[in-house]
Amino acid sequence: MSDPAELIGPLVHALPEWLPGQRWFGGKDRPVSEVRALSTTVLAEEPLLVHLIVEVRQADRSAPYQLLIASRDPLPEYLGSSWIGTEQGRPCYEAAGDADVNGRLLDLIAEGTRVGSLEFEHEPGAEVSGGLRGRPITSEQSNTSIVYGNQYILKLFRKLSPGENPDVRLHRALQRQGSEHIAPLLGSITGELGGEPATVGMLQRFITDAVDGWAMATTSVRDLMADPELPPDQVGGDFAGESHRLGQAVATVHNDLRRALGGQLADQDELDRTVKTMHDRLDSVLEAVPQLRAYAPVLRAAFEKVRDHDGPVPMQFIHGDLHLGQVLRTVTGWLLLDFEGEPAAPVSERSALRSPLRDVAGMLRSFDYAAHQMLVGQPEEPRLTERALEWARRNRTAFCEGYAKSADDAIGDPRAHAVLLRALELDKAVYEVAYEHANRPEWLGVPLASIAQLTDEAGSKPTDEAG
Ligand SMILES: Nc1ncnc2c1ncn2[C@@H]1O[C@H](COP(=O)(O)OP(=O)(O)O)[C@@H](O)[C@H]1O
Ligand SMILES: O=P(O)(O)O[C@H]1O[C@H](CO)[C@@H](O[C@H]2O[C@H](CO)[C@@H](O)[C@H](O)[C@H]2O)[C@H](O)[C@H]1O
Repeated sequence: MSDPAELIGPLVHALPEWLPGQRWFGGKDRPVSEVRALSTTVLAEEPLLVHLIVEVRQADRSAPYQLLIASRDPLPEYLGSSWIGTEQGRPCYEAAGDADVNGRLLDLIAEGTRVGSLEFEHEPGAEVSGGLRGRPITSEQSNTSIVYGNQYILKLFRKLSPGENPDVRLHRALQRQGSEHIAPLLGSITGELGGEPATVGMLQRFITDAVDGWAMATTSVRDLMADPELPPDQVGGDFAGESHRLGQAVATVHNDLRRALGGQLADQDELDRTVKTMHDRLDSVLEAVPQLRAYAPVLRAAFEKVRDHDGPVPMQFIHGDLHLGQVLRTVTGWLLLDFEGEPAAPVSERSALRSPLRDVAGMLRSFDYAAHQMLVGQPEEPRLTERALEWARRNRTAFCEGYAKSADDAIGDPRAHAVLLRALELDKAVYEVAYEHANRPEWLGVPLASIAQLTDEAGSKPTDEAG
């Protein structure tokens, strides 16, 4: 067997070059200056499997990341893209995608055991059996999820933060409330960061035969656009009934989170802080995306109005990054996934009490996205554009009606908070401009088109802030 210490030391030096090529690596905007190992835990000896937490330094910031390293000779061809370096004549690679070794993580959770500083646990009463090989899900994500025998899904959080991850925390709370709108939480893996426990993995029941909301919604928009003469409620793929049920599911999750973890009303300081955060985000996005400048004054005016919000604003734990790609339609109803919040937001923000209207705004933005992205790359055709926008309006309304039907009195109908909801939607669209600029530049026009439309609805003419 190779000596793990001799192997990991030199391998860590190869990471500054390797990390930026990984989809889940959140720091692709600047070079990695240094990587150092924070903890090394041997999980298996032959083939060698090592759990590694590293600190990644980049210019003015540093963040801990989690890796699973294995060493095998020869390295099977399908794992070639995971190769990091060859040490002591043996290829070393990121092993989350290796079905021959990743079953070890599930086995350890099933056993409920500690290895070094890693605690593998199953939730009280949860039945977890090991002995399964894992396949990573192929979609492009901020973390790495491994599916075991269509029974379990294990998410390995890549960028780590001290403490309990909000995804685990909120799933636990919802499970205690008997929520029907989450995939059951079955276990977790906890490591250590700076002497504090830190969640590194979360195990859930894998839901088979489910379709994500984005796939369903975009199919429905396509159907409506393909049949321009029929009224929307007569088009085969009409989604409004689903949007209504989805609104009900989101409101029920908010009710449950408030019951489980409490909430409070925002005071004036809190509203002022919210407005400041919106301006700060806009400032930083304006630097990167000059096309946004023309809308800055109208955006700022919409943010400022939040200070004068009339009536109480309830605050509580929320999902934080809700969109159609984060919801699954199962045979029985809608499930919400991934309660981690926006991947780029600091943990302090992701773990704070916030208005549930943020989630509503996120979902409303997503209906808009589904409609607008269908127009990307299409020839300008007013009839098609109107049809896509009609789809968005219809489904946004259905979602709000569903939400209002199931929300308890603390929030009620989201449309009753029009000023705050609009500001939150615009703030989310500004976030999306930054997200698309950094990740999918060909989609930048989608949130920009929404900002143009939302600011136009206010009857204000865009003018360049800079002149
Ligand atoms: N319990 C589950 N059952 C079935 N599929 C799931 C489940 N949890 C997640 N997924 C799938 O995995 C994808 C990634 O999960 P997510 O929690 O959003 O990860 P990330 O934090 O990396 O964005 C989801 O979009 C969904 O398609
Ligand atoms: O799913 P993540 O938590 O990684 O969220 C990030 O990526 C999303 C894209 O995958 C991005 O969502 C944006 O695009 C979606 C369509 O692909 C759309 O449904 C959302 O409304 C839109 O915001 C999300 O913003 C980002 O945080």
